[in-house]
Amino acid sequence: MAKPGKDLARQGALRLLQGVREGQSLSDQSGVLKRLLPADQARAGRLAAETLRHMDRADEVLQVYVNRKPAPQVLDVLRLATVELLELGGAAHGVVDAAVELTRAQGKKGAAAAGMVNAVLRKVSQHQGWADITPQELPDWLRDSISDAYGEETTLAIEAAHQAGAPLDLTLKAAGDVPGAEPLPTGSLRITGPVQVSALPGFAQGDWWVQDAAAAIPVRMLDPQSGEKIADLCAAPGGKTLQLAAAGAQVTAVDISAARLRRVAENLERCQLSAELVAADVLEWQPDGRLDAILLDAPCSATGTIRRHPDLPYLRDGSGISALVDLQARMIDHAIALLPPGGRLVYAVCSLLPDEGEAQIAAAQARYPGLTVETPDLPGIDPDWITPEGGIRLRPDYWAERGGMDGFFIARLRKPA
Ligand SMILES: C[S@@+](CC[C@H](N)C(=O)[O-])C[C@H]1O[C@@H](n2cnc3c(N)ncnc32)[C@H](O)[C@@H]1O
Repeated sequence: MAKPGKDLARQGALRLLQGVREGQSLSDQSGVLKRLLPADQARAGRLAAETLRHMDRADEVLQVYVNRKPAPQVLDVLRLATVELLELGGAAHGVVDAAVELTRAQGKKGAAAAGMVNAVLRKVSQHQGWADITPQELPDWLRDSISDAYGEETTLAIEAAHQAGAPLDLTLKAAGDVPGAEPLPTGSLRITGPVQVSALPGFAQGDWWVQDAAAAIPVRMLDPQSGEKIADLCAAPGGKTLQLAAAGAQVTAVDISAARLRRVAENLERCQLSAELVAADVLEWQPDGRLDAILLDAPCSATGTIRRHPDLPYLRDGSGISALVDLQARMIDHAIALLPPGGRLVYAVCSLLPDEGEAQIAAAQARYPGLTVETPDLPGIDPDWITPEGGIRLRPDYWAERGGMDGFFIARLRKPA
């Protein structure tokens, strides 16, 4: 295993940025960092994520000092170093020297560009006005839809929340606390600042799991009772499965990806909880017996998770959304068919797009007369978050002073008795 060191982390970050340029998500690239020590892996991931969060702002500064557009790998070095210097408070000497070395390491093109990188970054380190550059905009395909749905002012607030990144939220298996964590009004815990998750107290004992505060709300809305038979449809990696199992429900967790289900199994084992795991297409899955309730956390654009996944705007172009909307509607139909009369269904998507949320519920009610939406009465839910349909709309700009939350739409539906 490699020795710890800033440059191993920076090299890792550059490889991640290159991967994103080539169309791979940060989370799909964990193999790229596997030779690094955990602390360097974490730092590489943080550097790459911060660079993506501030990429347009870094480019705005760099275009003042760079005459000719550099090769993509050299531009990555310049962007990373600019974000380190101006956003992360890196010491000029160390950041510039490291960037020059990283440039030189890139073969002939790198060697030729090292002088330019040195000169440009020395100027960047003196740059004034970074704080005045507005947060980077969402790509047009997404910005237009978000602006239509929420207005320009909210869109700017969402962009600011994306730039701010996300703290670490935990869901507890049972009542308790984690030293250094702040309790949130909805029941989750929050830790601000960089942490190594596996080193936190209670990790090995499985006292909690990592789950954004917004992502913990769908199960709270389902209100699982001990002994109830509940299907968790689209379950992996299993944050909601763990919540259902911790409530004492008999859970069947269904996901199309056997690989992702292995993560559910690992999480269940660490937390000493159990659930039946089924690798299947939800649309073809049939339960063995009567279900009491269903949680459907449908595949979606994931546009509510950009705080945590700043690579998403660079990887998508909006072209798959109508297919997702169609799949979500078919999953809702199937879930309703599986429920007994009077059974409840919580539908959730980590999306900011009303077509995947509010509009799905309106359409389901039009298809199933008598299907009701039950408005939640849960601690910490601001009445402003409740939509005219009776669901909950969560946005990254909510709880801004606390560090935000992921964007979600959640609705609890009741099949007529
Ligand atoms: C939003 S994620 C679920 C997150 C999960 N509920 C949790 O809380 O950790 C969506 C999941 O849907 C799964 N999926 C996508 N299409 C599916 C299908 N047709 N049948 C079953 N699972 C599917 C994906 O593999 C992915 O794991």
